[in-house]
Amino acid sequence: MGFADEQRAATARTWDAAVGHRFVDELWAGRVDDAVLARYLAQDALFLDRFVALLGAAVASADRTPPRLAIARQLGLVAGDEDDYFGRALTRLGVTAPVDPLPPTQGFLELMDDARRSGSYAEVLTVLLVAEWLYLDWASRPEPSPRDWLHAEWIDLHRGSAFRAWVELLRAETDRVAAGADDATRDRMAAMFSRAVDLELAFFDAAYQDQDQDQDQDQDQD
Ligand SMILES: Cc1ncc(CO)c(N)n1
Repeated sequence: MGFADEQRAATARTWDAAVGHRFVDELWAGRVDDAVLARYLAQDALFLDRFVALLGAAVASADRTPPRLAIARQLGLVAGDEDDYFGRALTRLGVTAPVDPLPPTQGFLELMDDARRSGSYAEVLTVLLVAEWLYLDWASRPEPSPRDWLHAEWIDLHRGSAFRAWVELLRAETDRVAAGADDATRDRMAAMFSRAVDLELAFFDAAYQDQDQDQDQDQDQD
């Protein structure tokens, strides 16, 4: 078993909870509440900005030309097609102003900053791998697509043969780099992997935590 599969197995409980999350069920069924999707996508827009920076760090730190070019091509898709989806989705959902990061988003921004600033291809790859592989996993259900483009396109951005090949490249690169790394680097990679999986689950949970509710209740008591 390679490093990636080992880490995936070690985090299976949390990984599977994220992949089987209520948000994913509702998205596939086309029944996710607009307020939930708006909260999720507004947070993910913050995630996306730092994710593009992290992809840039991977382009810069890759030790071989073929993966550097593959990562650069994917960076173009995220900054292109995916950003286009965000523009249309947030407009339709009425999210006009940027939001403050909720705790799981803040955690992700810090994790991505840590990986990027380390300048270590091994650490950068590990965070990219979890983000993309876990999304491929939930987006590859053998179910009919939801009818609304708002739901269907968010699934389609994370499945299909090209996206699968991209995740395969990240996995092969992570395994290759881990195999050649010293113990301390491998330990840091393992810690980042599990931190990222925890954050993915918390990120879905946060979409259901209505931030205004506590405030409303306080006001009701006045
Ligand atoms: C939180 C989160 N994780 C992963 C992805 C896909 O890389 C995403 N768009 N958002």
